[in-house]
Amino acid sequence: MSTEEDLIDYSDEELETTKAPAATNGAAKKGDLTVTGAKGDAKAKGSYVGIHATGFRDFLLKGELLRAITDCGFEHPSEVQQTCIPQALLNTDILCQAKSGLGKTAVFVLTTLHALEPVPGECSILVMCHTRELAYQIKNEYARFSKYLPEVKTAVFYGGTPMAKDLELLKNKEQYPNIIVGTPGRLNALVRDKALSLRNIKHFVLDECDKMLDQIDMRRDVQEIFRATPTEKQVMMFSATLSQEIRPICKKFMRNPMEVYVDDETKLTLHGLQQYFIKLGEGEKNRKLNELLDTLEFNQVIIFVKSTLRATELDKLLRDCNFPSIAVHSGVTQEERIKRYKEFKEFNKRICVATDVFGRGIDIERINLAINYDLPTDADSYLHRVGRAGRFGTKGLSISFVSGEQDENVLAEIEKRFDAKVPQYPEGGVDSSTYMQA
Ligand SMILES: Nc1ncnc2c1ncn2[C@@H]1O[C@H](COP(=O)(O)OP(=O)(O)OP(=O)(O)O)[C@@H](O)[C@H]1O
Repeated sequence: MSTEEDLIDYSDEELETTKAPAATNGAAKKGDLTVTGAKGDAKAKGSYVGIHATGFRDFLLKGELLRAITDCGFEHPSEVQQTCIPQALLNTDILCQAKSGLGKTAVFVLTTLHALEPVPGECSILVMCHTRELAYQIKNEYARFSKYLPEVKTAVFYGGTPMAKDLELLKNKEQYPNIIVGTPGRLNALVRDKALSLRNIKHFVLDECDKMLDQIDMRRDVQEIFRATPTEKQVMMFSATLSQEIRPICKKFMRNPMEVYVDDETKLTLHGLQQYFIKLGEGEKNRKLNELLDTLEFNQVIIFVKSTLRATELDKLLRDCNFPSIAVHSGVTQEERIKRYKEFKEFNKRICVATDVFGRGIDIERINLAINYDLPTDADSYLHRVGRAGRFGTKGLSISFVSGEQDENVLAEIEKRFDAKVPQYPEGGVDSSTYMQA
């Protein structure tokens, strides 16, 4: 058996897999989303298709959660929330694809908090994602929504920090988390060391699941962690991108899941986001970037580069030119990375140069400009990156530098995949009112 097969081959007792119903066969359309499966199949389908929730109240969530939702300024559930929250509350497994920035996080945060009956010293919710900053961000989302549930304890565990701190926290029964968010490497180390017991887990969530299961190392950790959890539990997975190849792998972890896909890939592009490219030579990038930052209006900008070295150098160059820039990549210490993430999130810095560590999931409300200084090597990464601008239906602008044949091929792939035209950036620039919120 190949290593690949070995990694995804669970015994039947452990996992009951289901075949994906064809999108046209028994699938229900809900706006941009195609929904199939779920417990009780046809009946369940009818029930969620028939739900026309207009407010969070219709989900009959705990009063404490509704108060927090109001405090967060959420008025209406987004399409993905309307589709998934009722089923998630029924404890159904969920495999969900929905566009960037439309509120997938709140689906699992709200529904797991609703189900949680915290027992001191027991962890029943486990959420994993692929980067440390995203884990930190999700932990803060739990904090935001559980503010009126003071007995709920949440912790975040990820690598690059002293493990002794995690061990100390886990030894303390008073502080023991009911909810754990983390990255798979550190979590697996804690489980292997028997510092963390997952035998009370009732909800198992993977955010950016395609990324997590695509990389063999990470998938191995996820699987080991999964094996340490009880068979009876709810499994939920989310991403803006779920290729046909990754879907069956995700479903190996699930039992009769409700599947929600954006099957028409053209619908993955964000309506409020204007996308352009600029063709130029490698040596012209710095001058062009300077010019754009000088002339364009923006609230916050994220600039993606392909390596830590390039991030460090570009950040230095921008700061030498007096731009309020910050760099986030794996070449800085973890403590410093989180500090910089906070500085950017809290609007103390307006320009962030980042590698793909910030390419997915990171939610910074004021980013309305995303620049690909280096174009990514695939269309999925592009989609996630530009999705950092124009969150939750707001307006945004993305500009991608295209330098050389490889970039041209990637751009062609992006246009084909999403059936979208990414035009050349206009000579005279773009009217700021078209990408800035009024
Ligand atoms: N119903 C809502 N009303 C208003 N704002 C919302 C609502 N749901 C989510 N948001 C906000 O929208 C933003 C994007 O949400 P979130 O980060 O969950 O998106 P996502 O679908 O996970 O995106 P990505 O695929 O990029 O990770 C967040 O700032 C969140 O607080």
